[in-house]
Amino acid sequence: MSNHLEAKMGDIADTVLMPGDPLRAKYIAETFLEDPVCYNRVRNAFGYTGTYKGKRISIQGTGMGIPSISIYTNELIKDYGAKKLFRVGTSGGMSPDVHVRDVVLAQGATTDSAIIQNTFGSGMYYAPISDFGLLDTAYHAAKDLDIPVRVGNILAEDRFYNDEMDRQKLIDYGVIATEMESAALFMLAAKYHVKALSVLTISNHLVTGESTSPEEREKSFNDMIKVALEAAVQSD
Ligand SMILES: O=P(O)(O)O[C@H]1O[C@H](CO)[C@@H](O)[C@H]1O
Ligand SMILES: O=c1cc[nH]c(=O)[nH]1
Repeated sequence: MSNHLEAKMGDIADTVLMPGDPLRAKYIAETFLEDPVCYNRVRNAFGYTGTYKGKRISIQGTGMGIPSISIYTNELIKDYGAKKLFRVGTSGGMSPDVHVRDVVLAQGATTDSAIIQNTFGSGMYYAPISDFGLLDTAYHAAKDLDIPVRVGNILAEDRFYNDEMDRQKLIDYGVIATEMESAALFMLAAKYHVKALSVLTISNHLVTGESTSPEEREKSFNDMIKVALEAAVQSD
């Protein structure tokens, strides 16, 4: 048991997929895993463990935003020994090169969150990045699955509604998409010497206004999960 998870030691696999939406954790477990067992219902942050292609994998809902994912990331690593963490989430397109339904692998996560300054002090602009081994494995797994992916710098922002941010400048400097968690996931993974990657689906586009139908979203969503699961199985 940890502060926010009722799982017993050993209930959670060392590889964890982490969707923001707890109901997506249920969907992934019931759709993709064999013999899924629910190990957490605290705060309805559902967590499941099952197997995929014979590998034991957990799926843990993290809630939205850096404070929430930070709680689950800390407890998964420190209290349950998680070693490989894959965020699987929706993301808003920013660059004209990405479109709705695209799957994005986050190479790094630029952020406006105070976690960087709180951790390193003012004047140090730490760059949270994903694990290269997981990124490389996911990229090639996607190729094998014939699922096109985009790789690049994403934004992990503190506010979903933010009309004060200069998004165009970020786009000009190569940021391709936005979400709200990956910077904390990558920074904590680095702190505890474990591996993390974010595999995202573009659900809407902030600049072009493109959006997806529910059916299209489900299809592209499933692509994202397949890429993450294959990377989980194939990576060291
Ligand atoms: O789909 P999830 O994983 O929740 O991710 C995205 O969706 C939420 C905002 O709607 C934020 O958590 C953002 O990062
Ligand atoms: O625009 C979006 C879409 C998904 N998630 C976000 O954080 N922003």
